[in-house]
Amino acid sequence: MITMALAKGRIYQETLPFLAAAGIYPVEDPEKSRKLMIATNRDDLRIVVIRATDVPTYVQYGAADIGVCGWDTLYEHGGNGLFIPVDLQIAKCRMSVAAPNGLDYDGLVRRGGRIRIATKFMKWARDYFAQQGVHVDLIKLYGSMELAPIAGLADAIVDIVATGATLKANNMREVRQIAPISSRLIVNQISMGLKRVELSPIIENIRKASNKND
Ligand SMILES: Nc1ncnc2c1ncn2[C@@H]1O[C@H](COP(=O)(O)OP(=O)(O)OP(=O)(O)O)[C@@H](O)[C@H]1O
Ligand SMILES: O=P(O)(O)OC[C@H]1O[C@H](OP(=O)(O)OP(=O)(O)O)[C@H](O)[C@@H]1O
Repeated sequence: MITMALAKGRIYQETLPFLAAAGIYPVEDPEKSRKLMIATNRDDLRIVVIRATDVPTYVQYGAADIGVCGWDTLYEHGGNGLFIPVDLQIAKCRMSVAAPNGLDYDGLVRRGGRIRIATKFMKWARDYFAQQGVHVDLIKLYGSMELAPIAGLADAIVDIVATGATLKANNMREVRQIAPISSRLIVNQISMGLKRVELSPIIENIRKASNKND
């Protein structure tokens, strides 16, 4: 049996064409069903539907053999025990530093004082500011990062930006782009050895479908 970990929402819909390319069709729509484990047209392949941030954890520990998750989530997780064979080029966005329109972010950086950053991406923020030599105090949040500067909790945020609409609606702007983000196919390294015969064709068909989109 092969178990695939997928998250509801953005990534799920964009992943379906890649599953179809590998001959995999879920029998139910997880957006409509309350079921957390979904069968597919293949007796030997099932899908577990979990939070986006839990996908790398399920695959790392082998509770799922294969999964799809954003590079933002994957980098934050650390990638232990994971093989990352394909960039699907879906759910594209970027990791950025954003600040209120009224804040002189460049001046703040130049003066070398400590900057208060709110984020749910602690590793991204820690690594980025360390590499830039910028002193920061990080404040961990679990959502609505854009509220933190408005409410006076932080000077700036590290978060995902796609269209920029959320920043604009909250009188903020992108002041630095940290990295482009897209979703990746991830595979448990031990499964890759033990279930190579079953997993290889799935990975190769998904890889071919992603090359066609280039
Ligand atoms: N606005 C966006 N536009 C495009 N892709 C995005 C956007 N926001 C997030 N993503 C990508 O889609 C992935 C899943 O996002 P989604 O909103 O479904 O989950 P999440 O809310 O970040 O995770 P969780 O539900 O575990 O908190 C993210 O990891 C990221 O790679
Ligand atoms: O640039 P935009 O197109 O406006 O997209 C950016 C927004 O998308 C993400 O939030 P999401 O909608 O996933 O909400 P969540 O973080 O609460 O899950 C992110 O945290 C931003 O708030």
